[in-house]
Amino acid sequence: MIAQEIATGGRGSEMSHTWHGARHPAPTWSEARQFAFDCATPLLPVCLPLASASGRTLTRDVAAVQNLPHYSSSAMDGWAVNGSGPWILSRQGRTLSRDEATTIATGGLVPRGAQSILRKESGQITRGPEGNLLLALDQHAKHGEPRPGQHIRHAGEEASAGEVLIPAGTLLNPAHLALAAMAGYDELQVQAQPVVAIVLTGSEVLTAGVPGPGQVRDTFGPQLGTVISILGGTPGNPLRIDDSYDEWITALGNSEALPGQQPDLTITTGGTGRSGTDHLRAAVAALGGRLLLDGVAMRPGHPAVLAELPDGRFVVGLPGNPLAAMMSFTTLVEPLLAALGNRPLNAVGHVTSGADVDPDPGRTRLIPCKFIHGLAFPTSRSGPGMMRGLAWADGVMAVPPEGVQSGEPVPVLPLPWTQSHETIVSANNRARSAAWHA
Ligand SMILES: Nc1nc2c(c(=O)[nH]1)N[C@H]1C(S)=C(S)[C@@H](COP(=O)(O)OP(=O)(O)OC[C@H]3O[C@@H](n4cnc5c(N)ncnc54)[C@H](O)[C@@H]3O)O[C@H]1N2
Ligand code: MOO
Repeated sequence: MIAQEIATGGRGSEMSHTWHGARHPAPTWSEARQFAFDCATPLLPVCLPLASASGRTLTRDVAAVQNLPHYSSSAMDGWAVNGSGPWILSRQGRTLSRDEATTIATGGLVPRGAQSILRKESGQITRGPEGNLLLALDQHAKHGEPRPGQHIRHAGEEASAGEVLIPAGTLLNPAHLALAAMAGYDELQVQAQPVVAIVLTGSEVLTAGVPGPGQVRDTFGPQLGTVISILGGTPGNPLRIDDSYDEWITALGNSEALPGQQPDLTITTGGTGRSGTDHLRAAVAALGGRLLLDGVAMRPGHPAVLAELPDGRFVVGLPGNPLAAMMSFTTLVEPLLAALGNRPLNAVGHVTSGADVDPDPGRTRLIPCKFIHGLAFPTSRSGPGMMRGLAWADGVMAVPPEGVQSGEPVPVLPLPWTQSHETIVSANNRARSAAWHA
């Protein structure tokens, strides 16, 4: 399955442009999202065996190659009969003449000449005067049984040859796969999923136990892979490195995210700053790559980086601070995964703010928020290095530089793992109608 994805997948070879907006060098938050989305072209479709295709988007119609069902069959255990009985039992496989019957099981091929199926419980076998076997209606037979065509599943009654059973663009569920199997398909052409390598940096980062002073527990390993999967990507196993330049070069240059699978995107965490231990930009340059975007006018997450390596692979450098990293992920990784996976950019909704948020000239504030009675409230404990606010949030408020007053609409993005899309839309409608009635 994996080999097939590699064999037929890939992405276009166009080079991405670097950020040269009016506000060079730092784009606004919404410019950065759009830029990350526009950088990437969709990956080419891949063929997958049916068992691996659930949850994927079909890219080529599945049409019936023959009638469905392709032969007329019995819907009951009993006898295929010609005429209204009694019948002489004949051998299976022969054409039935008038007043002949032959035994048949559910799903069995209806013989030529058969007009209907008599259920087992509606017939009775007797021996005729010449010792031959006769079938007659039983006393339990229903009135009028067997009616012409009764209990026959006719060829083509589910679909005719050539009919589209599953159109391209369908998000495949398990029943779609069963339908494709029924129609004789072994594999389906689906949109490829971006493969994402994860490089976690920091000598002070622990993966188990309670951290001591100067140490931190890794907050990215437990969440990034899952979030990438929710957003339609295939996460690689996280690679953990210290803050050494050589390890950065080796890790970023690694062209395998999973055995035999090249990444379309590598996400790094930490090392976006300007200290002697921050090597992201230098490593990208040493590998012949280019920075497409270096910093975003937002908070937290302003040092986030988007780059491209010579093999066409994207690199997103997330800042080390836990919340800053996830807000940068929302800003740059989510749009990139959408573009590579041939999905639209997640729309920003508007929800009425339940609180005043002060201005912060020149940058958008990304604040995890909760929805209460259709209003968005910033969560507390949402500092750049914190996780409590995000853990209980329904979405993220993108507060513009001029701030927002309670009662005003504020842009809000759903979180990948919350089902808040509808809340945002309906709250959005409420906000709009409130505005109209103001
Ligand atoms: N002089 C300046 N210092 C800093 C600036 C600045 O503009 N000037 N910006 C600050 C901001 S804002 C951010 S964000 C960070 C960016 O830091 P880095 O991307 O270089 O990341 P590190 O320095 O490696 O780590 C920062 C912080 O995050 C913790 N960390 C790292 N990895 C993990 C992990 N896997 N799990 C949990 N926590 C992690 C690390 O221990 C640090 O505390 O720079 C500011 N400084
Ligand atoms: O902006 Mo940093 O990105 O606050 O933590």
